[in-house]
Amino acid sequence: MADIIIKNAYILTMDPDREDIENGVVVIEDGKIKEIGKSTESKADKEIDAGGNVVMPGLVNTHCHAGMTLFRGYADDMPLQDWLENHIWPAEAKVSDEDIYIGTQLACLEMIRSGTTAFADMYIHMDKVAQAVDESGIRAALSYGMIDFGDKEKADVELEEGSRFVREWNGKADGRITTMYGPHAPNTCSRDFLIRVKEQAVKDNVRIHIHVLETEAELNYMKEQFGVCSIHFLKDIDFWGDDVLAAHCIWLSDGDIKILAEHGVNISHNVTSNMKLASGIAPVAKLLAVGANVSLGTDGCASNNNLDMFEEMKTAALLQKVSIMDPTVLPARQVLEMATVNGAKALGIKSGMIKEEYNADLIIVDMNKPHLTPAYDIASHMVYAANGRDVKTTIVNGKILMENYEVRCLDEQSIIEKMKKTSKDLVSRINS
Ligand SMILES: C[C@H]1O[C@@H](n2cnc3c(O)ncnc32)[C@H](O)[C@@H]1O
Ligand SMILES: [Zn+2]
Repeated sequence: MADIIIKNAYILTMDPDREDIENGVVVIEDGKIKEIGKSTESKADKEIDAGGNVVMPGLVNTHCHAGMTLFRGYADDMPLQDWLENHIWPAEAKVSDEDIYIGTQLACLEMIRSGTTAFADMYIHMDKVAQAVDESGIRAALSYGMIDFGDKEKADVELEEGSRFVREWNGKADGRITTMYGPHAPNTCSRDFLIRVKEQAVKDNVRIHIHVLETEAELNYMKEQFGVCSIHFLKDIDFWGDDVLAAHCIWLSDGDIKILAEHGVNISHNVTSNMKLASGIAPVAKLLAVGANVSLGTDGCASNNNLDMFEEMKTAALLQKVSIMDPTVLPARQVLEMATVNGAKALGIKSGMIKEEYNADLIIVDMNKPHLTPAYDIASHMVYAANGRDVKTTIVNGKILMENYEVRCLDEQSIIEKMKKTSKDLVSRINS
């Protein structure tokens, strides 16, 4: 007996070896996709009639700071350095475990509602992040954000905390939680620290999540300090590999692009955050053209200001087209691949496709909407016309987290009320 059968579905498989299936079925058992096709002999405890709607892999958000829902709209309209150093970091110094817990609960709720089934996170108070992820039912690759600023003692403390978190949480929540090391960036972490992080990550057999070349200021700083840009700097210490997830990657030369592709580095393109902080335009079309694995991420809610991966897909496509004045780059199918297949590859999880033996991480998108009518090309609609509020049902690891717009795993109203109260308390703490 299977657990769930979804019938009457338009299956957007995202599997390069399998075309979309109209009027198809998906059979789910033990957290995995057991069968897909036109029909099935299987029986299940639960049947979902998709009513002709789209069933597709859940979206994978490859760069987030989930707890930063706390700071949604808190410090807008300023450049990265001012934003981080004068607003975000002083505020983060005042947050408690409980603040991060509620912030992450709200992020999980927002992601489940808008069709994200897995995300990569780098933040602080990570035990509370992991607890919220565990309870919500979503999948995540979590890392503690480490910064040493060249201070040897701080480096020891940060690496110890990063390692403790990696060991304690890897594989928890029925395997939904994996862990990574999270050195913040090449201009906030020392050379020696980055070397130690890489060695430890290899030893622990986990991945690394880092910000790279987000600003021109970072590029200039690295050239002044080390005579090379961040990409060459990290190449020289043997940091690069397919175990690395590099966020932003905006200020790249053609040579840098080659290095990232040759080393199989996973890149997270964070288009909305890059636009809002006016950090720059990442050379995504060039990266894809040389075979780099480029995925999509929202970044935190203080620089986006939401976690809607549908918005991220559309914005990524449009910005790239206009920035190089070529409407043929980043066509809809490729953007969908970035948000699903490439994202899953970046996190090292067997998700991102509707395919036998893959994780049952999938969503149903409600097509019975004015802005999705008529529907000539489903992939086009998912990128250019749909938004997160069109997601009707979200399933992760074979468990239904939202059905017919009703979130089951989290108490939505209580989380919203708690965040309203928390944000007021937090502002008075920050100002005191
Ligand atoms: C983990 C730390 O990273 C900080 N952060 C959040 N967004 C960004 C960004 O776009 N660039 C660099 N650092 C960022 C976050 O506030 C944590 O302190
Ligand atoms: Zn970030």
